[in-house]
Amino acid sequence: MLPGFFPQVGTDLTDIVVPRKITIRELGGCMGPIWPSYYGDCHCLLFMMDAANPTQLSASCVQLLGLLSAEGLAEASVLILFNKIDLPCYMTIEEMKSLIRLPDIIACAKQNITTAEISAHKGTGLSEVMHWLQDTHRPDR
Ligand SMILES: Nc1nc2c(ncn2[C@@H]2O[C@H](COP(=O)(O)OP(=O)(O)OP(=O)(O)O)[C@@H](O)[C@H]2O)c(=O)[nH]1
Repeated sequence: MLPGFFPQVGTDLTDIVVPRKITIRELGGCMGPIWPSYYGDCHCLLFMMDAANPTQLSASCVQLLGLLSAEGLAEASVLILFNKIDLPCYMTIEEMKSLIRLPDIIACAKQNITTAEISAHKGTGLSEVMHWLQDTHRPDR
């Protein structure tokens, strides 16, 4: 969703106005070990999964379960984004959701979890994400 399409190796901060100002911090998957340092400031969590690469599914699922069970994120609202839907894939998103038992994960999680299918490349689903942020982001809770 951020400008430029390079692998994420650092952390980027981006402000958006929807209409309230929201600061989005992007953390790459390889930075998993230091994600907990940022839980304190996190009101909403957007978790990006690669819908074009099912070989990453199990690793992403383990990371997602770690986030959902973290004490510091118990109050966060969560949006799981299946990204790269513009690319062909040998599995459907429904199959991927079923493979990681996403309905059970959502049912058991403390957090309120929503899912969306997007393409950061084409902008598909962007308005849905913006609406979710606008409706969900409550910095004053
Ligand atoms: N076709 C397509 N390519 C995308 C899309 N989003 C990202 N990419 C491309 O995927 C490549 C790697 O991006 P990501 O998969 O986000 O990789 P990354 O940022 O290293 O992943 P993390 O570090 O885990 O966040 C880049 O070349 C992007 O251009 C998309 O929606 N569609």
